[in-house]
Amino acid sequence: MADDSREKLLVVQVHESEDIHHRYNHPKFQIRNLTKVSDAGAPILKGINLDIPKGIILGVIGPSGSGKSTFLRALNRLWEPPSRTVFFDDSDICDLDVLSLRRKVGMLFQLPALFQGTVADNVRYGPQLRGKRLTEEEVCKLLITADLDASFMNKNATELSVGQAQRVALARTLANSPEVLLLDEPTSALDPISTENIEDAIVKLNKNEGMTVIMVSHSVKQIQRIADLVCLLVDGEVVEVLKPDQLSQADHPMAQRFLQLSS
Ligand SMILES: Nc1ncnc2c1ncn2[C@@H]1O[C@H](COP(=O)(O)OP(=O)(O)OP(=O)(O)O)[C@@H](O)[C@H]1O
Repeated sequence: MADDSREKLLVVQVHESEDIHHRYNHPKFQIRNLTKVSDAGAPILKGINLDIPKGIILGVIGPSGSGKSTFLRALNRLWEPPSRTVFFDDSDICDLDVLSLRRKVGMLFQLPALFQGTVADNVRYGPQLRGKRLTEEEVCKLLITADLDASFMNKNATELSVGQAQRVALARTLANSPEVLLLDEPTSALDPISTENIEDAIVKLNKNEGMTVIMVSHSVKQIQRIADLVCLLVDGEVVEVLKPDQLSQADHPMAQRFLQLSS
């Protein structure tokens, strides 16, 4: 199949995926021919085309170095994509105010970076930048949503375990009331219980608040546990978009190899 036809097919596949179509019919993100070349001239992203329906959990998997983080970072302009390649609610993200885009499209990284002060100070940070001070009750509510006990509020943020800190980082991101959550391997540094806590929080946010979640993960099993759709990135290209229970049917040769090695 010609590359062009394959890319078009992937977009159509998302639209035609029946459940997804019924539940979530408008794309939150439309990505059109998104390309990145390194300073040395090496292709990093090779013309990605993808629609991400509103309200889904999209898992992004693929071998190391395939461009997953680069792709994710383009969605809130941590890497500035070329204009007319990434559309958020039908607007070219390059035309949006970057700070308000990042409030709507929040991001959580592999390792949480909390600053000195209490947990509450960290959670209040985003709204405070806009002159709004969250009440104790609002901070408590965010901690509970991030699967943390409200008693954490006055703890020193630098004295938490990595798993607890990651949940505080999640609460801090949620304080901006994002519409989309970008997660770049958010549990890869966590033990199984902390991983489960974060997964539970993500699933609840998606189910209860309709939050769109785009999560890069190295764990195929994790994606199968929580994602509605899986996008498989190989060598800078989206080679498959599938439901998690169809992953074994991926027919791209690299996809098969990756799945065998990671199962
Ligand atoms: N700013 C940059 N300049 C040059 N090369 C880069 C830059 N950013 C990323 N790359 C390269 O682009 C490729 C994709 O990197 P990226 O981090 O997006 O992949 P990944 O799939 O997230 O990898 P991993 O799973 O190991 O985190 C890699 O070969 C990386 O070395």
